[in-house]
Amino acid sequence: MTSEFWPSIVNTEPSTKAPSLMTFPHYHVSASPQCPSTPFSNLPIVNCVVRARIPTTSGTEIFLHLYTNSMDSKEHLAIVFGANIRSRSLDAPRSGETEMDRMIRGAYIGRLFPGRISSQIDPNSPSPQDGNGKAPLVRIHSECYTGETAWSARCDCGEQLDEAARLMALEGCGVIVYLRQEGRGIGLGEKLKAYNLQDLGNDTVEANLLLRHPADARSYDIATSILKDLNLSEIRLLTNNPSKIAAVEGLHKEIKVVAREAMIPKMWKGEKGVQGKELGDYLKTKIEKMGHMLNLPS
Ligand SMILES: Nc1nc2c(ncn2[C@@H]2O[C@H](COP(=O)(O)OP(=O)(O)OP(=O)(O)O)[C@@H](O)[C@H]2O)c(=O)[nH]1
Repeated sequence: MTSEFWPSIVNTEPSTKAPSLMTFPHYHVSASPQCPSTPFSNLPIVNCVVRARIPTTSGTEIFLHLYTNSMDSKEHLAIVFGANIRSRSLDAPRSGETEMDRMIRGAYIGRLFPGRISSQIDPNSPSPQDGNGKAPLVRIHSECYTGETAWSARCDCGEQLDEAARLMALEGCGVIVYLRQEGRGIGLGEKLKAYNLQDLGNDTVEANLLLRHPADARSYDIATSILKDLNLSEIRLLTNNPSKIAAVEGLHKEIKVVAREAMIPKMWKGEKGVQGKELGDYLKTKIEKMGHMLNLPS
């Protein structure tokens, strides 16, 4: 993720002075049974197993939440901007755990600092920022090794991830749900075969179908459950994909998309961004065959 242009929202230094880990007192917290996060629907149950603060290269701090779930064995993620968005499954007390256990798995309030002994009280923490009154920005992002790590200009996935992060950093609030469904759910190996079929003259949809995969094999149930776990019921969704909006809202409208924010490719806005013939073909197919809510530049 390139992020030189994200604004810096949080930049506070932790205080120091610590008893050593060896002498750390283990306070026990009371345990209560953990509620399934989705009691009225068939959505998967998700569990945030660990959360950690990540200072980023832009200066913005994010909180990375790692989830397990009842549907698959992948480690899906929520990248959280802002201190007000908290995971219910992470914060729920666990049987027999100590205050140290809670801090190690990230279930603390405020900031960690050497010598901190309670997950609950942190008088040195800055108070959480007030929201801006709007529903939080959310991006549901599907993994794209080629676009995010291997500098591919066949798609704009890396650019979209950066742009979502930039907007959320600006607002000081937001969530990128990062789903491990590479290649629209067909996996990296199959996506690479699809690229070869594209070089042989097929578009992205045809290439998937020739490989006997659906045009789009993704599901957003886990994203819906993660957003519920993060206590979000109304969101502004960053997407051009109509199926994504319907899917993330869930069968019982567990999440309400109160606004859609378009993701316009940077080069179409006259900015420096990913470009090339392959990207042009990829976007054209999204618009013409997958109903994406974007207008091709004239
Ligand atoms: N099968 C296949 N997958 C691709 C191709 N290009 C990109 N992808 C995958 O498409 C996914 C990215 O889709 P998203 O960024 O969620 O975009 P979207 O659903 O098209 O809609 P937006 O929210 O509008 O961006 C990632 O999993 C990529 O790996 C391709 O040519 N073939």
